[in-house]
Amino acid sequence: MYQIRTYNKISDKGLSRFSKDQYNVGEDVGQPDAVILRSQKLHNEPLPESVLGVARAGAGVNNVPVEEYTKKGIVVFNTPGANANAVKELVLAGMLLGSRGILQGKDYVNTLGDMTDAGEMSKLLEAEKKRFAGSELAGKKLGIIGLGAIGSMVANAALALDMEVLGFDPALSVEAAWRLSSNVRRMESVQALLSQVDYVSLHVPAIEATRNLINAETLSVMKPNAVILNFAREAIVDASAVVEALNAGKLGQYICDFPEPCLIGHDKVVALPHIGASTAEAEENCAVMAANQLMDFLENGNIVNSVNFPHTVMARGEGGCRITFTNENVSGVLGNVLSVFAANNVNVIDMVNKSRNDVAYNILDLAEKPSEDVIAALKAVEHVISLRVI
Ligand SMILES: NC(=O)C1=CN([C@@H]2O[C@H](COP(=O)(O)OP(=O)(O)OC[C@H]3O[C@@H](n4cnc5c(N)ncnc54)[C@H](O)[C@@H]3O)[C@@H](O)[C@H]2O)C=CC1
Ligand SMILES: O=C(O)C(=O)COP(=O)(O)O
Repeated sequence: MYQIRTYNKISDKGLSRFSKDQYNVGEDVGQPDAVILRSQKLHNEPLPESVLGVARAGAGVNNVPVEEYTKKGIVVFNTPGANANAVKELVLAGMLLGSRGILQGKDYVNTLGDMTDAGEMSKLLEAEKKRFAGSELAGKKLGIIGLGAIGSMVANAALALDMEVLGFDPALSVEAAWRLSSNVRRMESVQALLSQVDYVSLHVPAIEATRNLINAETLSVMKPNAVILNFAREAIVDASAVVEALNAGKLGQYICDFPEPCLIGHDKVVALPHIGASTAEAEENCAVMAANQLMDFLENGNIVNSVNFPHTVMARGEGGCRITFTNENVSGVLGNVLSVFAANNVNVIDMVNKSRNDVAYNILDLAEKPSEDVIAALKAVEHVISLRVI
């Protein structure tokens, strides 16, 4: 029986992928082989030694200590693109909230609870509505920082709304580039983009390079009525610098999915409780993808959509036994492992060896299951971090 520990609200559609006769799944699972989670922060959470893999049902992995896990040989997965449409739709809603007096108009209407005469109400509303006039998105300039799964969807949707779209992403993948309309104007720097746009939407991961990407200095080049949309992460924006710019009339609005104390109640801020991916569809997509990836990893050793391990897949062949192992990415380890097999007359039928940064991962199909002594000898090979017999 494989043991899977869950954190957060993981869609049943995903969890039901784990068959009951092979998997024990739940929040209280004691010695988990794997963990499936959403935004639960694992940095200060002691992880049992038994864990082989951690699947983030979602995109951002800043809640997982990836580097530390890599050293222990723990594979971290995410679900690229599975919630991108949900975020795109909320960003569009955010832009509309920023362009029209929707929330202000609604709040005003709700103050009229004491009125009883519909005719009077109508007259009053027609007189007051000029306070809630806005402007259209069509023709405005939207800058997008980070053109991956979400950013490229936002870009294409904004073009369909007749906006002009400028993009900045120095590490754009070939796959993302294919998804992106050629009408997106490529910018060479964050500053160049910010200085031109009416709206800017952030879609970068929270990493050291993007910490406080929006700060007092970058804010200073923006148009005074510009709107910043942050549906990426709290750490990417210096919220106190944003509040200062809003108060000084140097920024129009801040619309985000990450409320902080200094933002609460500000009339130029719309802050939502991190609901970008909170749709039934996105929750299902993420959970199903995470569950499928974990099952393939636990049952076959295959690694798809990992953020710290190489993509490694080998079809199951005739072999009687599959071994997977992780080693430090230094020369000679695979040779030493194969020598152990040779010395013990174990026939290797098929194998794949891949590396990524400091780790290498290997899948080997053997004619038959090696003895416990051979397995112990394999585990003792210098630089082997972990080894599994499947
Ligand atoms: N509000 C919410 O509920 C959600 C928030 N997110 C956040 O959005 C982020 C992006 O998600 P996806 O688009 O799915 O990820 P993705 O990995 O497909 O795209 C990220 C893009 O950012 C680019 N990038 C990295 N560093 C950059 C930099 N310094 N400057 C400009 N571009 C840079 C990458 O090249 C990549 O194209 C996630 O990391 C997560 O933090 C994601 C899903 C839901
Ligand atoms: O996928 C992401 O990066 C998200 O931020 C979504 O977070 P959630 O799964 O809704 O807690």
